Amino acid sequence: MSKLELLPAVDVRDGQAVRLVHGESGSETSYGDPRAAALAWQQAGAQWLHLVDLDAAFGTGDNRRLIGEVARSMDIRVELSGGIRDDDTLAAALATGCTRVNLGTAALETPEWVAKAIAEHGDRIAVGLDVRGTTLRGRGWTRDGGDLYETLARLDSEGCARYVVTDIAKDGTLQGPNLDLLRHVCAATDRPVVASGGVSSLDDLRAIAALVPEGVEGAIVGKALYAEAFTLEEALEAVSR
Ligand SMILES: O=C(O)c1ccccc1N[C@@H]1O[C@H](COP(=O)(O)O)[C@@H](O)[C@H]1O
Repeated sequence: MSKLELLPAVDVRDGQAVRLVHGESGSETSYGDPRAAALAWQQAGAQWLHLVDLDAAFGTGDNRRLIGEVARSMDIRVELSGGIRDDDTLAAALATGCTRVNLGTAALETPEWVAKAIAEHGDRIAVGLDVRGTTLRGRGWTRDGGDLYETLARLDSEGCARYVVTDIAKDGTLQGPNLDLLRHVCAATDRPVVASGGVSSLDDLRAIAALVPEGVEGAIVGKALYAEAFTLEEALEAVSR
């Protein structure tokens, strides 16, 4: 059985590494220089970095130069998210050398463009399914964007390689992941799923790791690491068997 991949998160707003609660603009806690945060996770043994341009996701500007600098400086795999919605932003994101990009809003608002991106770039494209209940949310999680399972079926049929599933109600809350949601999404698709939102403890990570046979491939960890609920070394050890 393969082990769970861990993706420590660096979300960037106004040049700073931040964590939000429920993804709400204005709920930021700042954790300083994103370059230092990313390097710290790499030095602690991360194999992946989940790097998000929150300003681009919210439409309040962007941190593209800084995000590109961080992505290029990493020796580990990078998953890039936030504001990747057209040919130019996709080309710029892929040019950073990141392993893959997550498309969120675009999958809800411009499905033809996303199908073309999937056809052209294969598994360098993942789709972020950010949900409240079973309703997808886009544009910084401020707008409804359709039904989770209908969208999943459409993306599956277009060849989408993987999904990053975030329960917005859990994100940034340290209340534990939505394991039922992950199980239901895994049952609805044969593509790998990366879990996001709510991780608060090593037991949460072990519970997500128990879903690897059902199709969960990885888990994004944000607030718990920044709040020092556990160290990344402890998390990697907890999911290593
Ligand atoms: O990660 C967050 O906390 C977050 C909060 C609010 C909006 C987006 C967030 N993150 C990720 O951004 C992309 C979506 O960006 P876009 O819709 O494609 O512009 C997605 O991966 C979200 O999980």
